Amino acid sequence: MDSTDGNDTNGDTPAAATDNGTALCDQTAPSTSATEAIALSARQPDQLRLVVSGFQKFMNAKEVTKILAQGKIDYESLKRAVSTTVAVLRFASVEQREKAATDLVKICVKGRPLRTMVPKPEERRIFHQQDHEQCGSKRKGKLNAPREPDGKRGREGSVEGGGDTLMEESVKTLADVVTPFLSLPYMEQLQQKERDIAVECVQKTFREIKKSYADKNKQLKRAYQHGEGGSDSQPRHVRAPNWAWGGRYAKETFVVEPIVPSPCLEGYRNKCEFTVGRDQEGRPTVGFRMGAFRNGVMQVGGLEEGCVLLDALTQRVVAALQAFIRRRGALPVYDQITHEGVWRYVTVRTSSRTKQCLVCVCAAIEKQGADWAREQAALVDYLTATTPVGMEGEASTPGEASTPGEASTPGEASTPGEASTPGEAVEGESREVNSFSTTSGPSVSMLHAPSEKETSSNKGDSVVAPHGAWTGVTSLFLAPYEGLSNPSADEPLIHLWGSPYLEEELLGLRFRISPQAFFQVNTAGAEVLYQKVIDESLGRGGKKGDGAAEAPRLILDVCCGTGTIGICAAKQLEGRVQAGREIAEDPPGTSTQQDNIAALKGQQADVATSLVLGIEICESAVEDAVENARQNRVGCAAFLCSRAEDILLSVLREKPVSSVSVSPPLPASTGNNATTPVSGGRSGHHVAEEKLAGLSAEVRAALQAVLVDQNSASAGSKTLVAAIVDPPRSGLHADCLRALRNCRHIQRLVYVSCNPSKSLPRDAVALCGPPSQRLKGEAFRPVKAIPVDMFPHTSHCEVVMVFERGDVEIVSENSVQGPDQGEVQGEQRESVTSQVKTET
Ligand SMILES: C[S@@+](CC[C@H](N)C(=O)[O-])C[C@H]1O[C@@H](n2cnc3c(N)ncnc32)[C@H](O)[C@@H]1O
Repeated sequence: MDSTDGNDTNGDTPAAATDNGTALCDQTAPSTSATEAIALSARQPDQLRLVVSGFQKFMNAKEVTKILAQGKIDYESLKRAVSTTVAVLRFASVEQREKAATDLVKICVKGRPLRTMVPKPEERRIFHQQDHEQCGSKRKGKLNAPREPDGKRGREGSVEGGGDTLMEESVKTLADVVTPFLSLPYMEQLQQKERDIAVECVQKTFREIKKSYADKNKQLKRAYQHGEGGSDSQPRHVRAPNWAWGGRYAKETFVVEPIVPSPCLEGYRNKCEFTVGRDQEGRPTVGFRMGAFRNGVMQVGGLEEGCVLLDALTQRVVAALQAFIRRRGALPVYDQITHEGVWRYVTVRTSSRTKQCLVCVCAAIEKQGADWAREQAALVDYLTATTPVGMEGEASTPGEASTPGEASTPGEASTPGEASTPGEAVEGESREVNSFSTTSGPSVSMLHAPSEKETSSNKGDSVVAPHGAWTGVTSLFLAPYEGLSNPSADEPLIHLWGSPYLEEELLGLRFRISPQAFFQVNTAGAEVLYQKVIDESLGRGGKKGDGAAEAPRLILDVCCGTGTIGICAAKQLEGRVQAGREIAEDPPGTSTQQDNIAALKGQQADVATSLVLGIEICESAVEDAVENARQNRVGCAAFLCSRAEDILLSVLREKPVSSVSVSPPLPASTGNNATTPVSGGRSGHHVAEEKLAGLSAEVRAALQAVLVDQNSASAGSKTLVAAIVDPPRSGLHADCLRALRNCRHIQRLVYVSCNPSKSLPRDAVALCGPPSQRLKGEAFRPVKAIPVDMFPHTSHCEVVMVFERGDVEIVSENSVQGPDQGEVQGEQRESVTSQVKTET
């Protein structure tokens, strides 16, 4: 749904509504005009096509074309599904197709005859079972099951996808696709997740760390055998720390807390991406793809039977949009095979506390000209009218050509106010809408216009678009997109109507969220998650994580999104330290801020506070974060827009930022996320320096106070820096990990992972494994894991893992013993950082 995985993307921002990968490339331009082609495809979507399998996966369209030419196959156009054995041919007539079908099976590729299949209209699949199996569903761990929403687009995560066999896919329902755990009682879901986390995350993390020491020793031994041991009489050896051996040592130093349940089990998703396609009957539909496009599944399942994860507002908007694209004269939906048509995806974001709703429609509009202008105006009128608007017309099925230009605006079709729901205007639609229900609550009733009370409760005190649209929409965006593959998260958006962002409340604070900015998809769950993260990072998490009860001077929020975690942490810290003081009454940016800066410089002992420094790649999220800190009166917060890996080393080095010389501003083209090297010959390092130099003097002074001035006095005892990292599904970049490990002021690191079975164990190795040329800092050790269930009814689970600095010991090879075999002799231990010389 999101993404996250994101992404990940988003991450985080994995486009949920998208299809996971299989691209089709056009080899021959269709001879018909675009409009004719759309009409043709709508009339006879599958009658003129043939799916041909048996090519080799690496063959590109050119090579396939050559084989077809040698076999004298006549066809109109060819699409090649990348990395599969399949190509889809389109023919001018059924006769031409039939002749080709006879001839194609006579062609052999690598000794095997090609196979053909007419795609079934009701399934609209493009692959054979065998081809699908060749694609291979790599369903290894349950935590990696590809089907569920994960909150990170990547990375943010997709509700769709799937990698099961076609046989399995054919019996899937929407609930199977979206909520595979739904049939389990919630307690059992939690137990299952706990078991999965214990094995696939915790045990794996320890195993990988231990293995990294073994690998390092093999490397050292090899180097010694190649004469690189200098005067050493035997190979050097890095001993894995005791805790990494598992058993009682690990038990004593590491704790897995019981899984934290989601406070909300239904309707919890505040963001969802929907595919616009055709359902089993060929009707334009807004919903979820019923399997992976790469597996040939084209069918989109509508929400008529409800979706337990979605709130009523989201379902109402989806129903309204579906009615809109099904109206007579609507522009056609996008076809992923022909790459023709208009409507592609819809993202709906809602805020559970403020009841706002941001909609972003993705459409291929380039070829539509004036037709799109009319359609867009109609869409805005329809979604934002204050009274319910009915839709005239029946669904445009594939057999029914929908002529662009014929579209009458919703207002023309039925005067606003005359029809009370989209369904009432038309019998067919009425059936659709009236059967629209959800197990989570409101069904038909949610299609009413918002009541007086609802409308007024939506009126926030800050700048918000006019509430009161009958659909509940408060912001509307368009993402024009013509590309063949999935749009990336940072495609430009056009603001069509309403507020330019959404607002949500979290832990008593209010946050604005731009359409492209990440926000946790389960708001109530995010509060629980954040509180855990904050408690751990501020050293008040209790058992096995209480080594640093002192408040940090710098809260580093890496991958901070709209600044939520850092701002909440700073606010709570202020509350704790300045107890009784009415911070909210302070005029913004005045005394509190000055006090904070003074405190950070150590000039004012009784007002201790922390500098929040957030780093985030998404520009609009950073703008949100700055505004969120201001609105919530967090006195000392700064946010840098950059890839964390490009800037973290510069941020954490122990050298005054102010000493950096600033060169002229970047050319516009390099943007904020410039990588190394950038145009003009400046390195990524210089870009990072410039960004740092762009911080306010106060913030730079505060950074210096923490990282530079305090060096000699504080080392060791004080927790100067609390590092919180919340990366997309892909995890942290190696340079990020290096900067974190090598910064000695970071005594505690709180890692929030939405991919606990993959990227977390991998990143833990860099944080906790043996030192190297790049990773010179003392190794961390994992002290605690807290699974937090943010995604009920799916297999996904978030994990907070806490790391603290720990000792690594070196002994000579002969004296190595496992922790259960007795203690290693003290005199043979040495500090790794001082002793390991033989590095690669
Ligand atoms: C899982 S989200 C967490 C956001 C935030 N902590 C929150 O809870 O709302 C990951 C964030 O990392 C950002 N991101 C992805 N890659 C990044 C990178 N290389 N450097 C900095 N930020 C990145 C994404 O834009 C996204 O906002």
